[in-house]
Formats: sequence, C-alpha cells, structure tokens
Amino acid sequence: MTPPTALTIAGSDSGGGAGIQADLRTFFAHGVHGLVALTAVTVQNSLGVQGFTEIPADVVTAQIKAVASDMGVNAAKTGMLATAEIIRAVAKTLDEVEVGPLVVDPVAASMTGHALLREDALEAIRTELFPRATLITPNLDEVGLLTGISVSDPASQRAAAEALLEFGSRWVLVKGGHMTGSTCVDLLTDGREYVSLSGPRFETDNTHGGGDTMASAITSSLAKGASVPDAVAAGKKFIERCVAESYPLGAGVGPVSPFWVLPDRR
Ligand SMILES: Nc1ncnc2c1ncn2[C@@H]1O[C@H](COP(=O)(O)OP(=O)(O)O)[C@@H](O)[C@H]1O
Ligand SMILES: Cc1ncc(COP(=O)(O)OP(=O)(O)O)c(N)n1
Repeated sequence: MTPPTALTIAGSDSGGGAGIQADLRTFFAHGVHGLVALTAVTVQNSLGVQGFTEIPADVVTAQIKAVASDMGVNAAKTGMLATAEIIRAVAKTLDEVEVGPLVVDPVAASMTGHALLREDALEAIRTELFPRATLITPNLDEVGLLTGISVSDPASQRAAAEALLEFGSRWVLVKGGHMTGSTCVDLLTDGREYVSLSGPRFETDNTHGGGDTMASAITSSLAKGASVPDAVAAGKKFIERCVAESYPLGAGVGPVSPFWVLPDRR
C-alpha cells in the first residue's frame, strides 16, 4: 500500500542528527514516505556548525514543484531556510502547489549558537511563511528573536504564544525544552484552545535534532490526517522517547534517537 507522503524543505546536517536527516528518519519511523527540497548544505558535527552553502532559490522551487506535481504531498514542514531569497521563493511556491498542512519550524541557529539563517531572513520567515503556516514550532531562543519576549514561566509562555499568533499562523507551539525544572512543558494554542503538554525532563546533554524531530513527527501525523492537537500530543510522546534514548556520538552533543520504534535492536 502506498504510504502518506510528507515534504521537508530544509538543510542537510553532515552529522546526521538534525536537518533533513532527522526529518527523514522521523518520517520513516512513522511509516511516512519522506520527500525533500534541500535548501542548504551545512558542514556540521557534534561540536557545531563550521559553515554552510545555500542551494539556489530556483532549485529549491524546482524540487518542491517536482515532487508536488508528481507524487502528491500530504503535509509539509520547513526547517533551515538559510536566506530571505529562499524563504520568498518557498512562500511563492507554496501558493502554487498543494502541500496539505504546513508546519514551520523557524530554525535560526543550532543549539551550539551557530547561525543557520542569513541576517535579513528572520523577518522574511515572520512575514512570508507564518501567515501560510498551519502550525509554527519555535523554541525559546527563537521566541525571543521573533517577539522580544523572554519566556521563563507559564505566564510569559502564554504571552509569547499570543504575540506569535499575531503573525498569522493558525496554531502556535511554544516549546519549553530550554526552561528549567523537572518537567518540559510545551504550550499549544490557536487563541481559543490552550493545551499545555507536560512531560518528564530527561537528564541528558544529547538533544541534537530535537526540534526537527518533533516538528517532523507532528508533520507525519498531519500527513496521516490527524488534527493539530492530536498530532502535537503524539509528537510530544514521540520526542520524549527519542530524548530518553538519545546517545553520545562525537565529542560534543549527540542526537536524539528514533531507533526505539524498531522491533529488534541489538
Ligand atoms: N531533556 C529533555 N527531556 C524531555 N523532553 C525534552 C528535553 N529537552 C527538550 N525536550 C522536548 O523536546 C522538544 C523540543 O524542545 P526544545 O529543546 O525546546 O526545542 P529545540 O530542539 O528546537 O531547541 C519539546 O517537546 C521539549 O519539551
Ligand atoms: C541543517 C540543520 N537544520 C536544523 C538544525 C537545528 O536543529 P534542531 O532540531 O533545533 O537541533 P539543534 O541544533 O537544537 O540540535 C541544525 N543544527 N542543522
């Protein structure tokens, strides 16, 4: 039987833990066929990002059109988009093809603090992509860059979510992985419904690719027809297991792991 399809519009991580590599292994873990529009090639390992080269915007557009016109896209997500020119090209293309629900993960920097966006690009994400998004999934650093709000507790998390909704997405998920405490609390809202998703915080430094993995898990469920609240609840359960089973690799930060879905691991 042909599985649902999901498209990732994102960059490559040579270390295999984030970017399109995280998205494809997450799609696979959900039984979803992954499609790719590559935006940039990063030189990256567990210690950080050494640099990146972007793909020409017309080639990004051509990749999206090629798969959407032939294979069909049940849901899509964006990750690292690198430049304002690529963001504008993606936004225009998404108006011309059918991709189903759109998850925008506004990736601005790696967890090691290296920029993954050229300087003028954050404003383009806000104005060009957020209004087209079914759901946006910023982490707390991205929330700060986008709204100027420093989230430290449930009240400021809610204020940030409401400020982000003003940019035009249907739903906002403010991820709370970077807060402190024994639980990790993410807040999902469309301005009417407020869903607080709380789970245990696992003691590990190996959380590379966590944001990509969560956004692509949500995209997988949307591709299968789930509602946004159901897809996010399933994504939260999925990422928790991936963080719990993350592993050290290299001298720096290791990746979260979707391998727990495999039936027979040695
Ligand atoms: N140590 C942890 N234990 C359990 N869940 C975590 C942990 N760190 C992050 N998460 C969860 O992983 C997801 C990604 O979180 P976050 O770290 O905020 O985003 P990003 O990876 O984009 O920086 C969120 O659902 C968050 O609650
Ligand atoms: C190519 C590429 N895309 C995205 C990221 C950031 O991914 P994220 O899931 O936020 O993981 P961390 O960087 O926080 O580990 C990336 N590093 N590379």
